[in-house]
Amino acid sequence: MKPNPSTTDRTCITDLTVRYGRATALDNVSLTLTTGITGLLGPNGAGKTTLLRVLATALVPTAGDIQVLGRDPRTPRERQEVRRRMGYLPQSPGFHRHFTAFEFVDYVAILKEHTVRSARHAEVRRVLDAVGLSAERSKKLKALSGGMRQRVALAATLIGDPELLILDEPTVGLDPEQRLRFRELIADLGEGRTVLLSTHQTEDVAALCGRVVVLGGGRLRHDATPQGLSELARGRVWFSRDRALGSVAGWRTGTGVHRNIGVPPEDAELAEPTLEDGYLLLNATQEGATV
Ligand SMILES: Nc1ncnc2c1ncn2[C@@H]1O[C@H](COP(=O)(O)OP(=O)(O)OP(=O)(O)O)[C@@H](O)[C@H]1O
Repeated sequence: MKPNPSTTDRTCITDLTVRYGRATALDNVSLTLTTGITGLLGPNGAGKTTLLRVLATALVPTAGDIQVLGRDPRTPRERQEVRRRMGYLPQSPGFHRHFTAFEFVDYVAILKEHTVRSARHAEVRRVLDAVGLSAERSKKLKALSGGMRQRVALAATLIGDPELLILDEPTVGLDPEQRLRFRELIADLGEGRTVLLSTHQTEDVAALCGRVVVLGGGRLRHDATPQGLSELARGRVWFSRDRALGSVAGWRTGTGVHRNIGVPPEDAELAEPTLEDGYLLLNATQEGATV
């Protein structure tokens, strides 16, 4: 277990704006990351990857302040230090299919400037073991399943035992069993470390995160505990035989009844809200619906 980062090692952004030409991907976002796992939710195009790339020092913001692990990534020396102390798992890690798992992770370790061969190889073995892939280390990436490849990518992210982990949709495309396995891994990694986990899976957030941040249209829409997000929908979720008037989001369940989110009628059969309900309600509100 790692010690809590001191306030001088904190990771925060203040009034951060990122524009791609005329498009504003992040609009005046301020956020301080805390120890533990923070889930980052938001619809497609909300700005999640952009935020992660800024924190991972892969993208320079248009405006605003940024500190990562207490350093300013805009200066080359501090940026280099940040990169050594942080692990970033991008959405598409860009595998070299003919590499073995060991060769791929070793290659990343070389890029991270682990120059002493024997120590580097020991570190590669350590991280492959941490993700449960010791037995597969000599297999070529093209021969591994998608879930295993994702674990190889996570292993590469863990080189150097980073204090800050930035994970962009790590469970996408995994089957339920692999997702559970990945969740366990991430839960372990979140012990005493700062993890920012971008995802579309509200179940992953409910299962893993102590905090959830929601982006929408490049703005910060919500920052609370998962329970806090669920509570947004308290008294706003109900069942009905058909899709109800006043419903801004909802679906027909397997039993044939409709689960509605929005403004319930007075005699509605209210349901216990979930994190997904709170999130859907928040998104519907953002889109201009009245709830
Ligand atoms: N390189 C780029 N050039 C131009 N526009 C971009 C670029 N990258 C992102 N954008 C735009 O910025 C906005 C935010 O994109 P971003 O990828 O950060 O969102 P996201 O929340 O990660 O979406 P998703 O869930 O689909 O991955 C979108 O409108 C997107 O089209």
